Amino acid sequence: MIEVREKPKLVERAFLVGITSPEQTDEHTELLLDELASLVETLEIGVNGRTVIHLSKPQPKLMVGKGKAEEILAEARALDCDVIIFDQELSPSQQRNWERMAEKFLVIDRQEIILDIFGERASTKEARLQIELARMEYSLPRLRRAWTHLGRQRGGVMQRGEGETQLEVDQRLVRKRIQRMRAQLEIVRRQRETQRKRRRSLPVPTGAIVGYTNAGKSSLLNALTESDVLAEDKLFATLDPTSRRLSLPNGQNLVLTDTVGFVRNLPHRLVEAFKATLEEAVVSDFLLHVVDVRSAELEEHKETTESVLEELHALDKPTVLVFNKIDGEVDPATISYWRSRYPEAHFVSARTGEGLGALKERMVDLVQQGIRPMKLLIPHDRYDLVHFLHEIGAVDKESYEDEGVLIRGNIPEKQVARVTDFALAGT
Ligand SMILES: Nc1nc2c(ncn2[C@@H]2O[C@H](COP(=O)(O)OP(=O)(O)OP(=O)(O)O)[C@@H](O)[C@H]2O)c(=O)[nH]1
Ligand SMILES: [Mg+2]
Repeated sequence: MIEVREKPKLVERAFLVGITSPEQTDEHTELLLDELASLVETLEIGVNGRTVIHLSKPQPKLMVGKGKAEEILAEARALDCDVIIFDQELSPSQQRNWERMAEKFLVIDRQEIILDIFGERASTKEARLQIELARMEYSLPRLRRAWTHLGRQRGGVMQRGEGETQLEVDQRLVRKRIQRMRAQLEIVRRQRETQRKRRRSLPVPTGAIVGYTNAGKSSLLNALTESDVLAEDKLFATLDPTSRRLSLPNGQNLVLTDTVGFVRNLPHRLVEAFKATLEEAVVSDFLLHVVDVRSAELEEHKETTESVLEELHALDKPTVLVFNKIDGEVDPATISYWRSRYPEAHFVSARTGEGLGALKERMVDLVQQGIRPMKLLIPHDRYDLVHFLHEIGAVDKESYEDEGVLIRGNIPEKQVARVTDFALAGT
């Protein structure tokens, strides 16, 4: 086991540092800092102060010049902070230099915040393993300490001990542990693969709701299916996929899955963890890509989401762009701007239900793509198939004959193979 030399230290008050390079505007950096602040607050760490530094070139030692670094430190001290968080990624040596200089302060970056949130939210075994592995790999070159759990209230991760604290770690032990976790992960992955194969034969068509964090994915799932998946004004409220059944207006059933939100500058090692939790999106028949119409950075959020989807090879699916949160004080000009830019998109409010009817109709079309009209005679000893056809909403008409059940209906292309033996000529 890894030796823990210091008690875990919790942090409560943060000082944020954003860096503006010559090709960026201050406004943009401020927006990034707003997002960092939301991420930090998600961990229930308060933000006491923030600053934007203009930098023509990152400095190797401390990212910023020595004089600037001292100013930052003085300001953070004056504001009674106990952690300094850079929006930019700090190299392990920059981080060490900072912590040497700042003594009592913890100095970290956005990556560490995101890893921490993920660690807290993951609930499946695989997601937990993935994230722990990502943390270990992150800590390894950072020698001085392994994981510091940041959140103040949720002791869960910390109490499990095993070095998830601020400490000096024996690198060799960490490496061993990483190896062990990789092996464990491989086992879990194989199990999931088996489960997925089983699920693939699931008769019901599936759709996945994807999008930037806080766009309203869980709210949309709730509104569409009248369920109560956790929706919160927090980033990454959802980390593991949740599925709900939805009946479409034409009577057909569908399984809709909510997924983890995306965020920009996602640490690359977390894209791996995403792959596990996003499997549902990858195997679904279509995607609903949700964006928050009120976001000042809608286009950027959309691109971030698309680039992660691309990495997951899930970009080529039928996708409906859904602008959410059109209720309330949103400027009509904004909406008409997006309408003309994305004429195919849907405009909805998960809160008021506006636009959801049309969205469901669109899903009917999506599901109907590749649906074939058929006439079948199912023998009486195959009521399982009759049941199945009802289940997927494929039955238009049925009658009981001596030889079996006569069914007229529309069968999704990918299910046709299951019933072709019973197809009657002339259909
Ligand atoms: N006004 C308004 N607010 C909404 C609407 N839909 C969602 N929200 C709010 O937006 C916030 C985020 O909603 P969620 O459904 O948790 O968003 P999410 O995309 O699932 O977020 P993550 O799981 O964190 O990625 C919550 O505070 C919701 O109440 C809407 O149609 N209108
Ligand atoms: Mg959610």
